[in-house]
Amino acid sequence: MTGDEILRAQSATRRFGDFTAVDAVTMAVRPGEVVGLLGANGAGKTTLIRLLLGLLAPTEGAVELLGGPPDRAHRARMGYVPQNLGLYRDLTVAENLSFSAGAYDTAVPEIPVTLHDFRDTLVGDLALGAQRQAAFVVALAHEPEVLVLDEPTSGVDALSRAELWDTIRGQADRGVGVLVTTHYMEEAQQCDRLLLMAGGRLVASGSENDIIGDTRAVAVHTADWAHTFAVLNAADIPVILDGTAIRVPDTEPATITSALSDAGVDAEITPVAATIEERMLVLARSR
Ligand SMILES: Nc1ncnc2c1ncn2[C@@H]1O[C@H](COP(=O)(O)OP(=O)(O)OP(=O)(O)O)[C@@H](O)[C@H]1O
Repeated sequence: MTGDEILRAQSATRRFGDFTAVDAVTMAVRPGEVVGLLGANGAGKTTLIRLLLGLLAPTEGAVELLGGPPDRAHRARMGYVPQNLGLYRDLTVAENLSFSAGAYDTAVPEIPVTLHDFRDTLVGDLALGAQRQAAFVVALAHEPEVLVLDEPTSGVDALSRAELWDTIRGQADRGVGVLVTTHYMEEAQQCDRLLLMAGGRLVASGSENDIIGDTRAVAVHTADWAHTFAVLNAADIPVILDGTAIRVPDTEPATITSALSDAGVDAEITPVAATIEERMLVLARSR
């Protein structure tokens, strides 16, 4: 490990009773990089974040925030947007910003132009995109050195998503280290580096290509996509429906052809490179 890591987990494990939510995870984030944390629902992403931020104690292993224990003093130097945004829904946007500035003893941040019309609106009455934007303003107001974002763009429209990602990249460009969870693969592609969790473990890391490794997939072309999907699913083949396009990762083409011909389905199949989502499905099924 080098000395410039601002978030670090060393064999960090967190158990809840007999259940291991985070299992011996070693990872780090450095200044100026955007690290994407991927994994299916329940993979352990939020629990890992809570360990890194000192909101939960590891059962085993160690975590560090800005080179020290993730205590209150170190937490004051980071910005966190949790899944539930951490805003007071019964306060207005302006009141939330003032409250947070008071807590951090910093100047009240300017309200961005896109939120001007809502400065006196209760946060609970705002559309989700505006709520997320307000949560970003709060998280960035004290100029944090680390930014941790748990599904920051979930449920917002494409334009707001692009704007939030502009903000994330802008922060990294000024040297902030960012850890961001996402279920959107086009967002994963905007990260400098990816970490993939499954069943509490860190199962792959690196670039998109590193994560996909040598996993292959097959595209199944057929007019009768609904029936074809049902046939492959019933045969316990890992099938993915994307619109009306059918894809099958990590399965021999002969296995697919045989299942389809047994069911009398007329389809053409083409081997293709797998996507990250397909790799995630393969990993989740193998656990
Ligand atoms: N306080 C807790 N007590 C018991 N089990 C918990 C607790 N917190 C989390 N878990 C369990 O740990 C597992 C990992 O949860 P976690 O929220 O970290 O997953 P996640 O990858 O963030 O999922 P999502 O993408 O749905 O947010 C889940 O099975 C969850 O039910």
